[in-house]
Amino acid sequence: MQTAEQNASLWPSGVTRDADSFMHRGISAEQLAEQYGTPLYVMDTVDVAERARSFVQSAREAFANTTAHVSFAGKAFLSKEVARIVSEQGMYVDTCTWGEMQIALAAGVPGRRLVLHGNNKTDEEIRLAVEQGFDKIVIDEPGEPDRIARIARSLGKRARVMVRVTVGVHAGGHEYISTAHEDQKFGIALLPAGSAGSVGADSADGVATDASSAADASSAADDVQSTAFFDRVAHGPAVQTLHRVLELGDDLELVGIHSHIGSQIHDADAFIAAAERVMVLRRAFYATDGYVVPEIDLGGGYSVAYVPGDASMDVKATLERIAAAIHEDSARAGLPLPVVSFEPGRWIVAPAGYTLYRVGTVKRVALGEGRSRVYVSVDGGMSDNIRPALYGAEYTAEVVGRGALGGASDGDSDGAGRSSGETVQARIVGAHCESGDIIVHDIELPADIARGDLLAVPVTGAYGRTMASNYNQLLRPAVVAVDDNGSHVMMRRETVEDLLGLDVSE
Ligand SMILES: Cc1ncc(COP(=O)(O)O)c(C=O)c1O
Ligand SMILES: N[C@@H](CCCC[NH3+])C(=O)O
Repeated sequence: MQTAEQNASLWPSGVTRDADSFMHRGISAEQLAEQYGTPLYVMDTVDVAERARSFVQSAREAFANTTAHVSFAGKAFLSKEVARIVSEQGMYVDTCTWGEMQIALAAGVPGRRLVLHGNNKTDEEIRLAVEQGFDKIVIDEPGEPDRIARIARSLGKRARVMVRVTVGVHAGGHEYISTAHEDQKFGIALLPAGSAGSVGADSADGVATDASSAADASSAADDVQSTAFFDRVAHGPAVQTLHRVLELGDDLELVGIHSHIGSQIHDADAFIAAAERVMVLRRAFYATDGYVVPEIDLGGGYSVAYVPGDASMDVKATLERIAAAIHEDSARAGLPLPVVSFEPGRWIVAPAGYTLYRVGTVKRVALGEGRSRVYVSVDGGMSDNIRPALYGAEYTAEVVGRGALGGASDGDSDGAGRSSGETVQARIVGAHCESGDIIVHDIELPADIARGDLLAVPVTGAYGRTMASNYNQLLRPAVVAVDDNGSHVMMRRETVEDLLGLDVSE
């Protein structure tokens, strides 16, 4: 069942647009570009706070009979300012590397509100998490309980841990962001090797998916309630790892079971299927070890709309459905409700951000049979947004400023007759030495698009800056925050001095 908001807005709540203007809380796109330069990530921090508050509130309402925690997945976007904003709305922060831990700590988020993930954690990362009293360290492989216990013992502390389980629900916008099937690097299998029980759930958001239909998820969910499934779970690797954590109880406190099935998931059934499987594991572990796992964490993955007509996950409705499944299972088993936690990243920040680019070369390429395509080159590209190249992700763009730099284009357009209403079939490409450096594959743009025009690409608040690179030695763009007090630099633009500063050869 789809639980989605249709035609979600692609722009932050503070943006108002009409044919002639693009205003962001009283500042025009052209003003932002002139003041801070391009390419530029713009983040509406009021919107970030509103989205964080709304997710936390939905979780608290859906789980009114128990406790709900929501962690912000810092991999989506992390700066000290955003860490503080989401913390103020009651969120914890989920980190998975030394760098993410350092930023969250530097923001002043206390360890008791931090989570550490990672399929290949270093001893230093584990040590820092234990020293700082992280709320959870999420175990990702069967050898990790012993490693974490050893480090905790050496520090004279007890580490709070969760065990991450691959529940066999295959969901997510792309193979690379789907994480709960067995044949990938994350987590510990729910079921013994060779055991049937994987289901597919679709996301279909314009990025390719190899998953099967949502109907599979619900039919398999029935099977999940069978004694045979329960027995297989009771003999699976996940139960064994939970058991090992209990054996190391002097050094480890078993806080919970974790499941993250993937990212950019449109189909709420996938979350329900995953929650049901986690609850079977909780029951199976109680049956074998008599321990009531206090918390379950269902990860992130809530979808957003990237292009017009896309749906975005209706978080409130989905959390209510998950809550119903968890209540039902707990009641059936006669176990107390667990604390329930979530780790959204994209849903909190993606629609709050957009990228401004200045148009450079405009070139018409003949495709044969009288057809042509206009290649519109901008001053950024795959180094500030790798998602189209990596996942085939779709974006859209709008012209939000005209010709600040002046000058004629390199193509047919000479800057005359602007905004005539005519459009051309265009492709927005970056400045990299790479033909796959495409930001928007197919888009209609004004026929008079020209050098110096300003383009805005919406929904780049997540996995843009955090996945940015220096390919071709492009300088990573600044992130500018816009709120009701105006705008300010949240993360400065990289400089040539930064590049040369890293190159320490004589
Ligand atoms: C463990 C974990 N939690 C949370 C997230 C956040 O996912 P999303 O940004 O799709 O909400 C991810 C990324 O997929 C993840 O790997
Ligand atoms: N980076 C991915 C998703 C996050 C994967 C994290 N486990 C994206 O841009 O969609």
